Amino acid sequence: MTAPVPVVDAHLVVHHPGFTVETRFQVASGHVLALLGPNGAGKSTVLRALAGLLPAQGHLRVDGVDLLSVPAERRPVGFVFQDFLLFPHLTVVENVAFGPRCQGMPARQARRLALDLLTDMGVAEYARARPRTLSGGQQQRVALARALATRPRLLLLDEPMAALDADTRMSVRAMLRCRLTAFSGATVLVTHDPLDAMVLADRVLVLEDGVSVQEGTPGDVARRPRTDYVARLVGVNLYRGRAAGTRVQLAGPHGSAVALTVASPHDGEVFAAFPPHAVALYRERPHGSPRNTWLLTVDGVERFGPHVRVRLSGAVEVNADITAAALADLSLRPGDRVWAAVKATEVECYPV
Ligand SMILES: Nc1ncnc2c1ncn2[C@@H]1O[C@H](COP(=O)(O)OP(=O)(O)OP(=O)(O)O)[C@@H](O)[C@H]1O
Repeated sequence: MTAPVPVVDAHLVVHHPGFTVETRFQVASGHVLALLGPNGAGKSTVLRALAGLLPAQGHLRVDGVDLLSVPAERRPVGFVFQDFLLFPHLTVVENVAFGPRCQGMPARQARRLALDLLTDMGVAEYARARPRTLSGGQQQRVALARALATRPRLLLLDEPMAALDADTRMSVRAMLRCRLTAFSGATVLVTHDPLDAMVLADRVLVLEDGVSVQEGTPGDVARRPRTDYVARLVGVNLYRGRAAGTRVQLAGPHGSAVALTVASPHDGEVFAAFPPHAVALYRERPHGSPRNTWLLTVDGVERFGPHVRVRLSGAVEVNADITAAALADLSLRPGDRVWAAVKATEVECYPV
């Protein structure tokens, strides 16, 4: 199978006073790239450079044509902003028809196109309403219809779910997934929310401090984080160490060394990661299949969804997710000593 032809091939360098953002990526036809990263990492800077709202160096090829010197209004780019930015004085259908009209489409045809798109998004019944009379989820659909109306090849979504409440977010996320799959151009999505990235994106690019620190499929990024930020975001215990066969020597706190057994042999500098639900806790030292056991101290216990997250420290720092029933059986309190065990087969090990 040949790789899909990229719609977008970008190498962008943007200088702010005292801060530079540099990133390279490709996005294939029909694919979504999520830009994930902490506050101030440079995500919006990349999005604004793609839209032509900020000058950038490097290249931005869309369907093979470099757009970096093309002004924003002539780029085949659609933008959905965080707070939608619909024109308040225009009706919903006029909002959507606005872009095609600016491109020279006759009024009747632009209106027809706008109504078709609003029908696609399931909001045609609000065509004659003003945007402010619509709910956040409905405005989001109108904003997406407006962005698609100019037939962009590159669609930019800036935190498209940030202004929505949790319930609306879920239905809009499902709608977006469906619409983006049908879109033949490329989509770049900025988000803080790993769930958005996991559900909506084909690939994830993590930006920290203006540089790309990791790129991969959502599954790969979630299973094999490469920085503490990504590990925290996806809720995984992450360590770095030196492997020799199935033994990985971790650098523990205060210069101590801790060994971790993994299932498949490696050599050299590696990351080792395992999810909190892979950690079992015992009052007595456990025995059995190849596993890693550490006697650790309970630092804290907090509710985490349907589970309880136990924060442990000692030779290693570990988060463990256990059931409320298991917590009651163990009767754990901060300061208690407890055995933590992780099977070797539960540890993902991968080169640095
Ligand atoms: N116009 C500007 N002039 C100077 N510095 C800027 C400008 N815009 C952004 N920056 C700086 O560039 C860095 C990246 O900002 P950017 O808004 O791209 O980050 P972000 O990842 O989108 O953050 P957030 O998630 O908080 O929106 C920040 O340190 C910011 O202060």
